[in-house]
Order: sequence, then structure tokens, then C-alpha cells
Amino acid sequence: MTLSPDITDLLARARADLRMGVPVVLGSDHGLLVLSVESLGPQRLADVIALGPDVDLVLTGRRATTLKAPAYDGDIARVALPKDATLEWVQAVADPADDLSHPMKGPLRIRRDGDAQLHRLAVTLAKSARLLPAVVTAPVEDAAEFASDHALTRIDPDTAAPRLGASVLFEEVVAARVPLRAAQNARLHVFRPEDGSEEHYAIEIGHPDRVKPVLARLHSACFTGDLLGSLKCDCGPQLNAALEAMGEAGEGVLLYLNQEGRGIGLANKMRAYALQDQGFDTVEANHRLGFEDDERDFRIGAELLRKLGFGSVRLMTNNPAKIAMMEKQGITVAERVPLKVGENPHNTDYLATKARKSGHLL
Ligand SMILES: Nc1nc2c(ncn2[C@@H]2O[C@H](COP(=O)(O)OP(=O)(O)OP(=O)(O)O)[C@@H](O)[C@H]2O)c(=O)[nH]1
Ligand SMILES: [Zn+2]
Repeated sequence: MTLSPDITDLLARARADLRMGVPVVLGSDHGLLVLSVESLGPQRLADVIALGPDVDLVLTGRRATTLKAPAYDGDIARVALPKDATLEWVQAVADPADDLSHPMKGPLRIRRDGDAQLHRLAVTLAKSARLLPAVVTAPVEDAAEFASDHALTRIDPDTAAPRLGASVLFEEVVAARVPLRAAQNARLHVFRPEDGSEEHYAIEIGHPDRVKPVLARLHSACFTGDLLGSLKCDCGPQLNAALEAMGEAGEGVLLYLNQEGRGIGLANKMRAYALQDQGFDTVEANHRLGFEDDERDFRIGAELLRKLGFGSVRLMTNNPAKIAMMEKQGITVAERVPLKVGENPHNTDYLATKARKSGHLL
């Protein structure tokens, strides 16, 4: 029945629910009730605790490492929630903001019994909702009935798992001419994903030949650098320099990918900035929050290039991982075009860390 939501729609709904603080249910028999820590209120926490003794606070393995807690489940850790846990305690364990001023969060009792598959799915969902990757969970018997009684979105893990790992399909919504300072013959294409996540854009300059390698830039959104002129990174100058180079060459394509903060979203990037002010570098800050160094899905860039008809690029980047990802996704990188602009006293450490830890070319 096409009038009912499919698994892609349900996942989008689940992400929106988690962001609003509404619980979602995973599974059909012995299932799991899931709430995002970030959007949790005191009453809902009390209601979850009242459900039984097996309520957990689920974190990523990265966050557990920072807390010096063993991650028995590998990439996640299930912290048994004390019966008297307050919202402040839950948030302090999940969010590293006060790690330095209040280092004692434990002792934490980490669960190692039972199956953690649904808990893992819950953290993946929170991450894909661009929330702090931390959830409170409670087992529920007859999950389907529980979800229906409480009008909650329910996800079947077997159908969700392949969907969550799959690449997203896009549809071009519209394209129109937008004369730019750097290039008057520019067109902006808007691409909308089928899964309700962010739209991405392509700025096509001139009429590049689809057969020859096109001068291309995969630019990841940086609200602070692109719009505000932040000096903490080099994104704004890179964006402008790429457009100017394309303007001068008379053709090129710039993908503006809404993968703010290397895919963790602006709120989490600002959490990372707050940690950087405490002395952590850009990679350490991501890890303390529970994220990997880079959470971007590079398949999106390749998919959009293909949709526009490009199979080969002269890629403007200093990031070898980007080149490798494009090649892996079937886009030929005929040449790397360095894009070294925007260094200033505020971002020298940031650029040095990227070179040292993420392999960026100097
Ligand atoms: N998580 C996080 N993201 C950041 C930080 N500074 C910049 N970003 C984001 O990083 C992305 C840009 O990625 P970079 O790593 O600077 O560069 P790159 O795209 O990998 O490589 P280039 O093609 O050489 O620019 C943008 O989405 C920014 O919002 C930070 O300190 N933490
Ligand atoms: Zn930036």
C-alpha cells in the first residue's frame, strides 16, 4: 500500500521524533524504547526509569573511552542507569562540556550481557539526526503494541539496517541561473534526498564538457567560515577561491554539501569548538563528543557528480581521503588541484592538526 510510510519514511520520522524529544520504538517483540539524551526532559526520564530495572544510557565507544569506561560492545557502551539518576547526571555523562570542571562521573556500571544490536541501531539513529550520539533506552515487551498504545514511531531493525547503511538517492528539484561575483555564467542546482535529510547544491559554471575531467570542488558547508568569515578554519577563503578559479577558467562545478562540521551538524560543531577552547584539538574534540574524526558520507558527492553527468574531475582539495573516496565511488580524479588559501594566526594549529592527524597535504 503506497499510502503508508515505507522504511525510509519511518526512519526520517524517527529522526525528527528524537530531535523533538519524542521516544521511538525499535523491534516488534522484545523491543527497545529510545530517547535522545539531548532532547530529554525530567518527566520523560522519570517515566522511562519507571518502566523497569534495565534502563540504559547508551554511548559510543569513543565517549566511553574518554570516560575511562570499558566499551564491551565495541563501538558502543551500555551504561546501566542508576535508579536515582537525574537528568543532570545523564547529560553530564553524555556531554563532555563539563568533563574538565567535573571529571568524576562514575562509577559507571557497564552492561555486557544480552544483545546490543538494537542499542547500536539507536545510537546510529541519533547520530544521523545530528544529535549528540547518546540515548536512553528501556526494553519493552511486545514493542508493536507499546508503540501503537503510545502513538510512537516504530522501526523494524531488519528492514532498517540495510537502509541506514545504503547510499541515499537524490532528485534534482530545480536549477536556475544565478550570476555570481566570481562567475556570471553560473547555475544553481538543488538536489533533494529521498530520505528527508538535508538538501545539497551544485553550482555549475559555464557549460563544462561532460567527457573531459571537470574542474571540481566538493565543499562541505561551514556556516561559521562560509557566512560569518570565521578565522578558526579556512573554509570561507576556500569557497571563494574555488569559485574564482572556476570563473577564471570559464567552467567548473562546485558541490555545496550540507555536511556541516564534517557531518556532525552545527550544534555538535559548536560543542567541539567549546572543547577546543578547553585545549583539545579538532580531532580530540570530535572523539570526546563520541564522534569519529570525519562523519561525512562521501558517496553523496560522487552521486551528485554522476547525476550531473560528470565521471572525471580535476579535484580542488588538500584532503587525500576525499580523492580516495571519489575513486572508490567510481569518479576518476584525473588531477588534484591544491587549494591553499586562508591561513591566519587563528587557524595555524587547526591546519597543522589536519595535516598531522587527517593527512591533509600542506
Ligand atoms: N567537527 C568539526 N568540523 C569542523 C571543524 N572545523 C571545520 N569543520 C568542518 O569541516 C568541514 C571542512 O572540512 P575540512 O576538513 O576543513 O576540509 P576537507 O573538506 O576535508 O578538505 P579540503 O578539500 O582540503 O578542504 C566543514 O564541514 C566544516 O564545517 C572542527 O573544528 N570540528
Ligand atoms: Zn570552516
